[in-house]
Amino acid sequence: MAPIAAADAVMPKPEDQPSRAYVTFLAGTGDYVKGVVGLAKGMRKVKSKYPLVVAILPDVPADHRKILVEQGCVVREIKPVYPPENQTQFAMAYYVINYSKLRIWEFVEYSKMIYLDGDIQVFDNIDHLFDLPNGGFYAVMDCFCEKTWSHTPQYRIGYCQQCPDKARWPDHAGPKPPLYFNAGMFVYEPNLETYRDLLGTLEITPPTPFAEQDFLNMYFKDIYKPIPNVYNLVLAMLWRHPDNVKLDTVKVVHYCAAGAKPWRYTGEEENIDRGDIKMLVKRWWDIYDDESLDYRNVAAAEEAAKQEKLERFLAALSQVGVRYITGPPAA
Ligand SMILES: O=c1ccn([C@@H]2O[C@H](COP(=O)(O)OP(=O)(O)O[C@H]3O[C@H](CO)[C@H](O)[C@H](O)[C@H]3O)[C@@H](O)[C@H]2O)c(=O)[nH]1
Ligand SMILES: O[C@H]1[C@H](O)[C@@H](O)[C@H](O)[C@@H](O)[C@H]1O
Ligand SMILES: [Mn+2]
Repeated sequence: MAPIAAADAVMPKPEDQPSRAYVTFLAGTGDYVKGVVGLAKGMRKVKSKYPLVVAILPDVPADHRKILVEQGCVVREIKPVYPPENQTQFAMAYYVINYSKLRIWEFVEYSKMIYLDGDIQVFDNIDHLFDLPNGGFYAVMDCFCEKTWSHTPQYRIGYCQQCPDKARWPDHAGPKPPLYFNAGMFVYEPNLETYRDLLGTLEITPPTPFAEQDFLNMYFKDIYKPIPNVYNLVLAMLWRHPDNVKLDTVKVVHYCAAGAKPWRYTGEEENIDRGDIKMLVKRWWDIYDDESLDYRNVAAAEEAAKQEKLERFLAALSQVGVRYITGPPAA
């Protein structure tokens, strides 16, 4: 067989390449669009190789959609998902819309995706997480110490999985709960069978305070694999479990504590006026305000670099060509 054909045989064809993308979620007419813009720019800063898909609810206004497209995002409208009727008190009333996140299992044109909340920023490239073995659900373990958890036995007992030996799980409280992840960031595989089963299971599952986060924890408990907290630093970890945090190695920050959203930051809420939070909020703004990270500017710079490379190549080619023409003819 000719060598060229052998090479062809080992090269994966483009249609065999696993397709990968990041995905975030956007709902409403409010200011979360700023979070998504910040995230899109952060992904460019760390030179992520994969696109950012934004799953949007129908209520996202046209001007916000335009901003996202101009920032190079792939905008995909999804239908809302509602939980069954119930009297549940959500930890935050707006968490009810987050059930709609379940639609991202339908994005089967991608074989693997990394979900990131709109209030997340990436400070380092995390593309390598796509290489985690298939079949797992990967996410970072949550912390149970904030007041948002006050409805739980964990909170009442003072038990947190971040320091399980500090207040041990008492025998009388029944079996220790399984590891619980924060659903602001996870690595998963879109799949239509899973998607249909998720929606079917939701119909017979009463809503609970952390909405789809509780639901996903229940649904994926057998395949959940914790990953280090550098991939989703829940801000409360800074004051609840400082020993578990190495801030200088953190790759992904989740501005999820009350009052922590950088685009709404006033510094008034408890714990939020800390120096480390101020520094992280400033780092978010530095990215958001950096015009060189706007898609149009990055795309123009890439085009100019490509053009320059082509010109250098043509110049080199013409030099080789000159030598070839002036050399002895080939035998
Ligand atoms: O008006 C809104 C509210 C939320 N969102 C989207 O929904 C995500 C989740 O909301 P928050 O980030 O405000 O929520 P938290 O981080 O406090 O909540 C955590 O618990 C939630 C329980 O529903 C979800 O699981 C969420 O992903 C998880 O990080 C946002 O990032 C954003 O992407 C909007 O687009 N518009
Ligand atoms: O998803 C929630 C949310 O991010 C809260 O702000 C935090 O206190 C919780 O630990 C977490 O489970
Ligand atoms: Mn969040």
